[in-house]
Amino acid sequence: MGCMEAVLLTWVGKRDLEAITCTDQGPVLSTLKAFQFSRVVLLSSYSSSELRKYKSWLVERLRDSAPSIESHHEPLNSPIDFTSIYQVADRHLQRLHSGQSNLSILLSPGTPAMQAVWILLGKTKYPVTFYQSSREQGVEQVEIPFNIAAEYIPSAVSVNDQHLANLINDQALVHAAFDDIITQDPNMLRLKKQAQILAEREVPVLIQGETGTGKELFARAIHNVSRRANQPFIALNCGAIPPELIDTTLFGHKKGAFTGAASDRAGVFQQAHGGTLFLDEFGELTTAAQVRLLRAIQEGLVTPVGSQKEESVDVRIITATHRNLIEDIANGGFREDLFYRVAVGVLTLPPLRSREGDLLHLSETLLAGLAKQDKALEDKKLSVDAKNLILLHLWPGNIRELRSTILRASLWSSDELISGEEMQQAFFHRSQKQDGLLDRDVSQGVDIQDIISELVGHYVPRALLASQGNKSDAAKLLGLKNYQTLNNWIEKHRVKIDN
Ligand SMILES: Nc1ncnc2c1ncn2[C@@H]1O[C@H](COP(=O)(O)OP(=O)(O)OP(=O)(O)O)[C@@H](O)[C@H]1O
Repeated sequence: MGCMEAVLLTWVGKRDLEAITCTDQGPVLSTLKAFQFSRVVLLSSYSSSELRKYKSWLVERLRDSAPSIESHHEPLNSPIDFTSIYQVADRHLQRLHSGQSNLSILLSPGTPAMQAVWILLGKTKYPVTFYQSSREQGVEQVEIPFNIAAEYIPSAVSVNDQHLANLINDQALVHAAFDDIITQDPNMLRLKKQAQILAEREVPVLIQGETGTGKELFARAIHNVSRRANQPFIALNCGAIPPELIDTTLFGHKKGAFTGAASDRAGVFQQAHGGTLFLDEFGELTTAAQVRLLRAIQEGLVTPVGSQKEESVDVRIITATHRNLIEDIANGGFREDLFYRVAVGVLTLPPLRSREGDLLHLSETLLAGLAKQDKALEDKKLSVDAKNLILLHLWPGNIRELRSTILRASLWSSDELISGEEMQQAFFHRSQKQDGLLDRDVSQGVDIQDIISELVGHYVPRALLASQGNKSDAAKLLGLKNYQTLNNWIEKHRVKIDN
């Protein structure tokens, strides 16, 4: 049986070299202590002698458990030059990538440009496992909630992009356009960086996430960082257009094209010309609209209703959806070709309830923001009880719901400190019936008997339908002893049966 070789590939960073003379052991040594690899490949743009010194220090530190270590001095035009980093990284990955090895990359050492290139290559041409190491979190394997289609690699690492290289350096990690997106969650921080990389690359971006998770906020920030920042940003909610108005909304119309068309009107494609078109609730488009949209995106040509002439448009498309489009594709509700056209860069925004540390941080920032707008709210603070309630709530409406709840609570609170009771009153009390049986918010109180009755009311009529009304057969289908047991259930849970 062939044994897979575990290979770790990494740049050597400043913190690694400094580890020789200080107590912090640096990302490379920490990773080699935490995980077992049989072979380690070190890349470095520092001088050969520094690299040699580092390698012997590493071997000495690891002693008997040292894997085989090879090091390569790779001079770069600059540590933030995308093209030369890409070439070096690609060459090594190609060489090391084989059926015989399990390839891993340590992301932490090196510049953000180096990390970006690892992600581009490791998510496309060469499937690898990513690791990262930080003083706070230690060493861990990372899942990157981000995908980029391989066909975009050449343009994504195109030469001469000095602007991007300047932007992505240690000082200006994330552009100020992303400052409005308040977060401390490591996943979200990573998404902000990735969004910035995508922004610069001009690739189409699909943003997925529940309602109120900040999809539009991301779309605007991406536009504001892009080369199109001074051109229009046009947002369209695809779910809100009546089907008969799709064409004129997207592509415009000519005067007299139909009753009521009193003058020429530009569609969103023409309005966004030179800039960005943000298509929100993208998954709601009808199949017919999807076909026309695909053509416009593919060819950059649109024909206004009532016109014979095609017009050429230059727009960058950013789409957003709360749906799982891959599932929609599987059941025929969404066109696969259109999906792959727009889902080049994919950002999946996590719901608020799974963002680490964000609930209280955001609550306080939002409260401070309200105070700035309204003097009456100036010194409001959250009591411990109010904070605990915030932490318990599931926030199905995410940041939008949090913001309005905080606003209501602060308006209602009689003194500086917002009490638990005032917080409780500010929550939306939604009918929980719409939520899935397993998704209800226990902190709002649930009736477990009702839930059981709902379940029984769901399956019993179906079983009767399947058994053509024969109660003994239906009981069998439901795993019940006999028709009497079934009758008892029907009575107890007041199951409605159509006769
Ligand atoms: N991380 C954040 N920091 C501060 N404000 C945020 C953040 N995320 C979202 N918001 C605010 O929450 C509200 C909802 O955000 P946004 O409209 O971007 O969400 P969305 O995902 O596009 O929602 P929908 O799917 O319902 O259209 C906005 O007022 C936005 O400014």
